[in-house]
Amino acid sequence: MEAGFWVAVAVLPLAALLWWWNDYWYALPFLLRRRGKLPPGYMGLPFLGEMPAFLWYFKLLGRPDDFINAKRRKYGDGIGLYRTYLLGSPTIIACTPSAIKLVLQAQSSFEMGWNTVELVGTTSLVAVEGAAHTRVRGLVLRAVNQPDALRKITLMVQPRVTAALKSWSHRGRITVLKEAKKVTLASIGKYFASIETEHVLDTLDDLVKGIINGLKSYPINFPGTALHYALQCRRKAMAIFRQELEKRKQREASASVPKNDLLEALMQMKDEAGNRLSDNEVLDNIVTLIVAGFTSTSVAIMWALYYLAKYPDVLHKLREEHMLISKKNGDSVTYEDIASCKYTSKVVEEIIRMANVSTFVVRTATKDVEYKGYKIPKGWKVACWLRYLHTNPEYFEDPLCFNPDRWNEPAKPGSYLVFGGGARMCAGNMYARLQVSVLLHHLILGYRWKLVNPNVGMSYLPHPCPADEVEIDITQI
Ligand code: HEM
Repeated sequence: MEAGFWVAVAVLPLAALLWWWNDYWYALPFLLRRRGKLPPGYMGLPFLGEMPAFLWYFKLLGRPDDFINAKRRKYGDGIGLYRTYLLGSPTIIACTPSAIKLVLQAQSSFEMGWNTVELVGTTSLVAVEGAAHTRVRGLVLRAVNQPDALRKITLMVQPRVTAALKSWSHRGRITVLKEAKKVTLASIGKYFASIETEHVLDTLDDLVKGIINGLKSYPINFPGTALHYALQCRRKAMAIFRQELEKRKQREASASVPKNDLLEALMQMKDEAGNRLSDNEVLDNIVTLIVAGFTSTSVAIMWALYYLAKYPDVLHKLREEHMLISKKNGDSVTYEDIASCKYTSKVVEEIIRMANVSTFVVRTATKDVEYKGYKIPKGWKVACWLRYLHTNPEYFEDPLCFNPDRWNEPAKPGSYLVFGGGARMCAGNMYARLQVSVLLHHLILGYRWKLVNPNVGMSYLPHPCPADEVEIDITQI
């Protein structure tokens, strides 16, 4: 008994020290130096911070929204900021439209602050800041996200989409996420660099997976870590596109016909001062666009098949709309056809809202920032919790219900940020919407499908996904 007492006396303070380690280490010095009041919260264990709680809610319980709801219950709604420690850094979580707006729009106070900038490419648009970002972003948007590019993309992706759908129905039973990744990569490979060879696409698939894992990993770089492997993957992906780029230069020298793809477009484009992108800028941005666009679009396609199988009335209305444009054009659709489908655009928006591909986006504070009496300290990360907006009944009525008609009215200001916001809003948002819509057009007119496991559970990491990755039986109509 006495021994037990003394063990408790020794262990309890140690446990308390560990339990609040990050608060003592990061929050206490901030308060002692009278730099201001920190948002409420708990920063967790040394090194791990609140990662165990995050995994508890996202992975074990399968109730991702309770990660934030638990904070709301404990600390109140307050100003929508909570302090924590995630992914190896002291972090402020921002979860109301006004707090998120502050972070995404005040570029001089918040920057990307990548832990390992080589992994996203030092000259890519996601890595550069200020005027350099505006310049590269302008060129990239022209090349992938504006009507001229979208017209070209619509035509280029269709043969890949129709071939993929045919092969799905030949096999009868498929896993949609796996197949959506293949068709998305085939479309990206073709439009980005005229790559059609299957083994090159398979290699790219593996390399992109490696890079994405590295982006989500702890920032520790030595052999055996995810980050180390990811950096190798990035170098290999760059090498594939460098080879293509060199071929283009030789072709340019021999004045033969240029290819009509993104690589060529980025090589030729000039900024306002008349300057072209350097070779490295072209390559960094191509790889970045693939990493940013590949999984996100594939996941959206997967959810499209899932929700349309679950909501036959929506599918019926969609079919009626697409039969009208199909009668006009036969097999192929144009960008203008797709843009004219008003109901489709609501369905696609609702699919992307429900998909919640990006739980949060991250910035780093470049100075101490005051917000409603609280401080966001310089050097801390800020996680803008986008998912919280899209699953919150305050902003979306019955938020977990799939209801394309909610888009008869626009979303409340600042509450719909699936593509982020401010100067770094997704540079491929129209591309993604288009890719999903084109696939839907050919799918709903030519095929019927049903879910093999309609009541399967959900997993939420690395992104929300039915546990069977949407297994379907599909046949041609
Ligand atoms: C449903 C599909 C997609 C979703 C949900 C999505 C989501 C997002 C979000 C939330 C951001 C903001 C990141 C931040 O603020 O840190 C972003 C940025 C970005 N996205 Fe997407 N994205 C999608 C598809 C695509 C596609 C298809 C491409 C390329 C073809 C793309 C390229 C980019 C790029 C380059 C940025 C960085 C922009 C910048 O820093 O200026 N995305 N995306």
